[in-house]
Amino acid sequence: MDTTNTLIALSKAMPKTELHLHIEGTFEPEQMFAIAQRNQVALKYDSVEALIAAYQFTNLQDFLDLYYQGMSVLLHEEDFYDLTMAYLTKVHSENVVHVEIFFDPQGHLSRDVSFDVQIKGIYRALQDAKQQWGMTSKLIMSFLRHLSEESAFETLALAKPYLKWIDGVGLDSSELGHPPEKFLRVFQACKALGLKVTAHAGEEGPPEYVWQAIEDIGVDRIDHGNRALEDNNLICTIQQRNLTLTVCPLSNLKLCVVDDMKDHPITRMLALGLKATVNSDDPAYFGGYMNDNYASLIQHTGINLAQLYQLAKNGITGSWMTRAQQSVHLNTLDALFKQYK
Ligand SMILES: Nc1ncnc2[nH]cnc12
Ligand SMILES: [Zn+2]
Repeated sequence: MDTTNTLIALSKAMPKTELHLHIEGTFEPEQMFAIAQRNQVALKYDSVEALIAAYQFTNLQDFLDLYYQGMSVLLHEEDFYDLTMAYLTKVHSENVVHVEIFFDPQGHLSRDVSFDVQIKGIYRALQDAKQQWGMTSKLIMSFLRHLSEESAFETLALAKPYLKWIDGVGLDSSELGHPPEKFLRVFQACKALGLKVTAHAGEEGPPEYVWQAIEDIGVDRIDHGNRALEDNNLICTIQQRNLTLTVCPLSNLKLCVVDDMKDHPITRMLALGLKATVNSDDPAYFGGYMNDNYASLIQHTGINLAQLYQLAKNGITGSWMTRAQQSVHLNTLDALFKQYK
């Protein structure tokens, strides 16, 4: 086997975590049509093929427009369960051992789908995955940044009865024009409740937004962070605080954040000692789950064995698992890589 194939085989076999995943972005067209039919909801496209043909994005907003349309067929607890279970089943088959999942409550509340319906379906699937496969998880409630801070506060109020099921909060949707500082007070309130905090920053937005996420919001990690590389002081700050970056290679390619996978900045992030991880973001829309993201990096950026190990290790240590849980997976990872040294 040549090196590329060996590394791809290893990336498939190694225990992986997924730290940046929008559950609504795992909605495969076939399942979307099936649930649409079950719920008697009309979709804008008349076939799976026509829908897939529309997955041509030039930027984040192009994608978000389709993403919100797609999720509009989710109405009942069973729909959220089925969506989540399909994703967990898929990544379990890829040796993903731990997931930290975003959901976008406001994307459903706007259609009168209650917070209870959403979270009960998602949480039950997470529990079933734990019971069936020992897969562990964290649930992250994400605020839509194109909406107001007041709307985020209303969402937080709805989440209060379920705080024992929610591990952290995030910030997603249209980045440009919606800086993290817009949500300063709501994130403070979330922290006071003991929630972890993360935010999408530097996907399309400037380094200034990453600064705000770190300095003003005090995030525990950064989702994407690509554009942080434009600012040397910011790079130093991320290094010094050992902040994890949840990088999403295929997403970056599909949304034109990078022009070519061979130029993906993840190798530079690693060279700078930044704690980069590999994640799939919205795999049903971007052409691949965890293994595809690793395979694409291996094929196009030429990452080597040591870099592959570092990425997998970062995924474990950058997660919100306990140290004890992390060390179980680190031991498995080490044992696997030892065979290749
Ligand atoms: N990549 C992404 N960036 C911002 N918001 C999102 N919501 C779902 N995927 C997203
Ligand atoms: Zn994302």
